[in-house]
Amino acid sequence: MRILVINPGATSTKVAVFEDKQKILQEILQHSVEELDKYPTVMDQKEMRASAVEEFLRKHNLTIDQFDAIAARGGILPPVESGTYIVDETMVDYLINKTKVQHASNLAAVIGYELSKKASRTIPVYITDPVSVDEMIPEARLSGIRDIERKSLSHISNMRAVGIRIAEELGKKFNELNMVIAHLGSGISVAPFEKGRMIDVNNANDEGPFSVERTGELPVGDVVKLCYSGQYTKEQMKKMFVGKGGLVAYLGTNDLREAFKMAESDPKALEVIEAMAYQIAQEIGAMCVALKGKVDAIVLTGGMAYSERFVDMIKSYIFKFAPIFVVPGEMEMEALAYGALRVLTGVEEPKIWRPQEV
Ligand SMILES: Nc1ncnc2c1ncn2[C@@H]1O[C@H](COP(=O)(O)OP(=O)(O)O)[C@@H](O)[C@H]1O
Ligand SMILES: CCCC(=O)OP(=O)(O)O
Repeated sequence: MRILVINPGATSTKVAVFEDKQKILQEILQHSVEELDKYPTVMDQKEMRASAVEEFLRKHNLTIDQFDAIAARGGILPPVESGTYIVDETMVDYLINKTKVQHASNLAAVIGYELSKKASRTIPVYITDPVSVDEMIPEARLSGIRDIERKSLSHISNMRAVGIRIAEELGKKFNELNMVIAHLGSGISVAPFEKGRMIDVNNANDEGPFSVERTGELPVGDVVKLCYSGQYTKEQMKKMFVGKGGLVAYLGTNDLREAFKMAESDPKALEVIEAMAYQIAQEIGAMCVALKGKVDAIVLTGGMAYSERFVDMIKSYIFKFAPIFVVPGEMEMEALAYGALRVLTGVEEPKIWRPQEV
């Protein structure tokens, strides 16, 4: 079985080709800030990113007819249960016209679906574990005011894939263990998995620790003051939280490696990195509490987990809580391909997504 995987992120589109479980090709198609700035909304980037994917296929002498399926990163649908979903007109219409949150992941299913329509035969398109998977327990949902309910928006597909891998290493099934998994990428998700179910998670756009480009949680009173100061538009405020927050705000870079270089001559830069590690460790501690302290493993994954020095900073706070495993980078492309493969091989029934009001 040959599967095309499409995974749009904030500044790049990752594309891969799988032959069954084997990844035979992967490229990160970078989109410059200048290029992205031309588009008022994320969905406006659709044609540009789709062309980049088609160019990737041409470059490797591939045509869409040569694929058995397209696997796309799932976008911001209303809260859904985990699993693999068929991409159809209803889902595509929701992602283009109705989704409440703009995010690059919304492009994946849309680009995949439009690409599949160019084939001379039916090529199914699937998403697996979209970012809006919601398995939170009731007590995790309350924010403290009626008008705001906490949202489950996370790096679920990588976290689950990594959790399954660590469980295998431990000779167990994922749903036999309790784990706290922290995805440490441009955005940060920290989630407690109770016997495979993600019972809570910080919204990677709005909550939790600050990251290389996001503020995470902020003192709410001061945020209100800034909003009403007349100094910033709504768009500028949003950019301040996601894109220009965290390391970018303090050090002007979203690259942890660059930040460590700065720290060689600037103690303030080291302080910022240490503060990020401290906040991540605090979030991990909070999620150990969600599991009532019964934690079989803590797993650190994502791009920042490549840095041993940064991982050691986090470990210094949490080493007493549970055994710690590190899986640098991400297994998201695998998670998406394997989800499609499970459906193609009949191991799993695909789900059909419908908005609740229909
Ligand atoms: N080898 C490395 N050492 C230290 N930091 C790294 C390394 N590789 C990536 N990173 C950092 O990881 C962060 C991005 O993580 P990543 O998981 O690639 O994010 P995303 O895919 O969400 O953009 C960046 O700050 C980057 O500097
Ligand atoms: C919206 C939650 C998932 C997320 O933050 O993904 P990115 O880091 O790819 O923006």
